[in-house]
Amino acid sequence: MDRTLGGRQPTGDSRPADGSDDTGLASRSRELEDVSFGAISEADGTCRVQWATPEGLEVVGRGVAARLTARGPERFETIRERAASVFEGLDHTGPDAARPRAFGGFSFHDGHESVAPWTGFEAASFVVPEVLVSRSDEGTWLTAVGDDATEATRRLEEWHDGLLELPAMRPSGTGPGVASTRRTTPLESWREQVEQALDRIEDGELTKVVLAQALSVDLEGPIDVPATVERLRRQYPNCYRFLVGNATGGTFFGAPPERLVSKRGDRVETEALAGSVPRGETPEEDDEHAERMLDNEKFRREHGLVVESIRDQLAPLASKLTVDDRTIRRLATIQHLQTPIEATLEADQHVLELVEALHPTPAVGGVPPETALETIRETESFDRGWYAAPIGWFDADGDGEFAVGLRSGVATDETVTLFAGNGIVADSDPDEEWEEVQLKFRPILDELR
Ligand SMILES: C=C(O[C@@H]1C=C(C(=O)O)C=C[C@H]1O)C(=O)O
Repeated sequence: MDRTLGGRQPTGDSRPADGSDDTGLASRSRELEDVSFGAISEADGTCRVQWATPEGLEVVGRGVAARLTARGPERFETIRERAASVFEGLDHTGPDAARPRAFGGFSFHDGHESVAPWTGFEAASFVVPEVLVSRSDEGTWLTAVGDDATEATRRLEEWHDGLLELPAMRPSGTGPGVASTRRTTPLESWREQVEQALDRIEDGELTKVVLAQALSVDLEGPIDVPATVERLRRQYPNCYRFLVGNATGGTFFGAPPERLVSKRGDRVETEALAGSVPRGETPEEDDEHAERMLDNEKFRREHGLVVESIRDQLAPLASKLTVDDRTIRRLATIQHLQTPIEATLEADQHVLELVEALHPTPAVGGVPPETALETIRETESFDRGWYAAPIGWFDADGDGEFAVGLRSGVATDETVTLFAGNGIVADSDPDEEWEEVQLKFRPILDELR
């Protein structure tokens, strides 16, 4: 099933501003016996990315064959234009599953600055790794990317030999231990923030806003992020898992339950995920919590706003749009309301155009969007960075998949900063919202202990 990926034609002059010529990548693939993704991610070398979906695709990437960065509100479009030039004329020999992809993400806000803990994270940054290992129902494949076929082939053989040296299994170990934690938003401040948001809601300026908190965790030892991500897989098998390392040693990672969008050809899948209650101690208690959410007017409204907004964004682009029934999404530590949404695109679109149209959904921003974003910027005393923003990949054809960067943290050696938030609507109770936010710290926090 060999195929050659044809790159899209760039729209206008899309050469990188630095004048470099990134065109003409070549990639070569070969099938592998199973390997340890953790060991590849751990192995010495530059820049690593890891991506796994609930459906079973897992990819780990090392090195940089091409890097794309951008800033500001135009960052989605800029990345798309630069990608067109990077992927133009791509010569790929290998199965579809092993094709080169660009991995990375965007900042939540347009005006992102790369300051601590987000040092090294640009407002938009993607890499096409030099080496990719992908595991899917098409098998496990090694792909090497280079400036031409000779380089790709040489790199493929080098890495193939190198992989044989790595351990086939790597223990995922235990957490590094938590020495201390610091909150950006103690309970008293949180109550004030939520009350202020409720005032705006009562004034009619705002219908919903998602407010978040950060929790900075000092560890007892250095964190092994690939091992942490591996442990997250066991607790949250039906979530995404990602890890994006930057050049200065920082790593953003997490296990988000929420798909922002996936696009293959003209098929688009997304979802509304909003509304949170705890898991119960018994199956009965679990159901009671879930039913409270299904029956409650506040939860219905809060969730409905997300469905409506996604529908409004996609409808003009779609020849068909299906909003499925609302269901309960049960995770190890929390339950959510979920509505799957599918669309068939009317015309060809790049997945980044869909990302731009959808981000931020009111599951992480609010309604109306501009007032909600302004409220978030004015209220939150920390930098969202890449938290709650699109994280994922796209390929030469403009297909790809993005999760919402939730249940996540940014790690630098012995500190991890975690982020979690919750939707505030009329009738929200600050103390209940506080409890729900604490549940959302748990996926990562539990793995650090
Ligand atoms: C904001 C977060 O989660 C989002 C907000 C939710 C809510 O308000 O109930 C539920 C799921 C996510 O869409 C987070 O995990 O930090």
